[in-house]
Amino acid sequence: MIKIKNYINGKFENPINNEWIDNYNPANGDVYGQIPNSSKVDVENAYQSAKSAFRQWSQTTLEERSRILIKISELLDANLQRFAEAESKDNGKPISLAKVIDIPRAASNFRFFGNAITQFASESHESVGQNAINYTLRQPIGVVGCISPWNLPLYLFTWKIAPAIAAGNCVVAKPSEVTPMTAYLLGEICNEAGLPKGVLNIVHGLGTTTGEAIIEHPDIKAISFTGGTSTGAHIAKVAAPMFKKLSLELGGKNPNIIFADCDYDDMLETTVRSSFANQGQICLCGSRIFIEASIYDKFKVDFVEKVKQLKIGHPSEGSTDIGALVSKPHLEKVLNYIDIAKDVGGKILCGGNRVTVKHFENGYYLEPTIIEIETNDCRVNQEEIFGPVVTIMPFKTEADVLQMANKVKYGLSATLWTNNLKRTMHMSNQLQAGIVWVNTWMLRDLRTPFGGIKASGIGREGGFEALRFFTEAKNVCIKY
Ligand SMILES: NC(=O)C1=CN([C@@H]2O[C@H](COP(=O)(O)OP(=O)(O)OC[C@H]3O[C@@H](n4cnc5c(N)ncnc54)[C@H](O)[C@@H]3O)[C@@H](O)[C@H]2O)C=CC1
Ligand SMILES: O=C(O)/C=C/C=C(\O)C(=O)O
Repeated sequence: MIKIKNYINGKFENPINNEWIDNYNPANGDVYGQIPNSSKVDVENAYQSAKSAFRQWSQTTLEERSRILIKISELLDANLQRFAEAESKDNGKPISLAKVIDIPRAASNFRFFGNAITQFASESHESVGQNAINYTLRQPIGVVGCISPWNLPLYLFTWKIAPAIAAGNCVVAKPSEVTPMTAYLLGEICNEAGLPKGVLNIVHGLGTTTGEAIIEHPDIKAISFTGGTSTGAHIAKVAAPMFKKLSLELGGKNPNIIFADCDYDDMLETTVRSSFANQGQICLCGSRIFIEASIYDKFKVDFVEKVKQLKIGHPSEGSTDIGALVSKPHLEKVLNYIDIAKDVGGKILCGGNRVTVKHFENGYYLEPTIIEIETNDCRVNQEEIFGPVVTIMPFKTEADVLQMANKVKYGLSATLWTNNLKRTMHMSNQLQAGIVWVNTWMLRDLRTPFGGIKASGIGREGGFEALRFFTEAKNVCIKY
């Protein structure tokens, strides 16, 4: 049984209270390891370690920081197979996905911010007629907290850590207790890459114990969080009286809007992915699909046929398209939404049932599920399900679909399928979302601002936005 340890001051440590949490393998339901349920004392130790490292790290040249970040990315690339296997086992996602998306993207996060920090510049303003010049410093904040979820474990963990340390901060980070393994392995890589001890500290544990100790810590001055909207609201409440900087990347209930004039085959193939990639457990998945009435019947038949071809199986098999959901409670939550859909007259067009995979009968497998539904206002179309479940509905006019797309508390992303330029421009302007994809989905350029509006969060990650978040602007005005 693997016993994961905290990574504090460059060393691997047991939790002071010796409390442990079971770690499950979603593919077979077995407990295969244990992780610390770290207490306030462990978080304090991690904080002290980060604080001690800050003076030197914040003064380390940008070239040196960049060199170390890029070394970490190279080591992740070199350990692709090992990390992909660990991610797949911990999360239930197909190994093929972990190998092509999760681990390469984690490596890219370090490479990207290792390069970006050498290009990050601040502004200067000449106060014409007043004989003064202003320049703006971008100084690291100090010790910052990074808290990440279970759906894209190393991908999202490093999406926060890389810009934080590139900008000269030291970090206390907590991965999800549901998927701690690759964060644990990252500690080894950081040591090997020569990251000075204390710059990154990783504490494991429950949100309500370890996470809470991070957000309540008075000297952890900024929190970057990705996870559920209600957790984000709680973090905002705790952090507000301490005036912490906050970046909250929360849930979504994203519309996928399909017009008859789209490139149909491309749309169909991408819609299968935007619905069910990672078992639908990506905050960007298009879970509400609106189809122009004239192609609705054709789409319905073609979409169901394609989705029925997806292979549900053990995550370690190369041919698996749909692996296991991340945990038993999550599987139960998603199944409950399928029942809620049936109760309001939703018609299950395919899927809807738990699947038994031979030899792995206790794994958390669920069929990809398409539900035809008549109203946008029901719970299944308003609440984040975060699993392999999508709804489909026809629409008649641009105005109708815009109204339905926006009538939801979330505002993370939207996907639009059309070849009409005017419509593209108009709808992109009107859609209430932080990210709009047109004729594509999840095409990521790490320089772009990433995040949502409304209940999908505050702040933006990515590119210089992330470096701005992890620094304080200080204006210096000199009169000459
Ligand atoms: N935005 C997104 O992409 C994500 C959305 N979700 C949504 O949230 C729902 C619940 O999933 P959970 O795993 O329970 O998400 P969560 O929001 O509870 O967990 C995310 C992270 O926050 C930590 N956390 C939880 N409570 C905390 C607290 N009081 N203080 C500090 N940190 C805390 C967790 O330990 C984990 O590391 C999902 O069903 C899904 O709908 C979940 C994961 C990612
Ligand atoms: O940065 C990305 O490419 C994707 C981010 C996805 C999430 O934040 C999520 O699914 O929670």
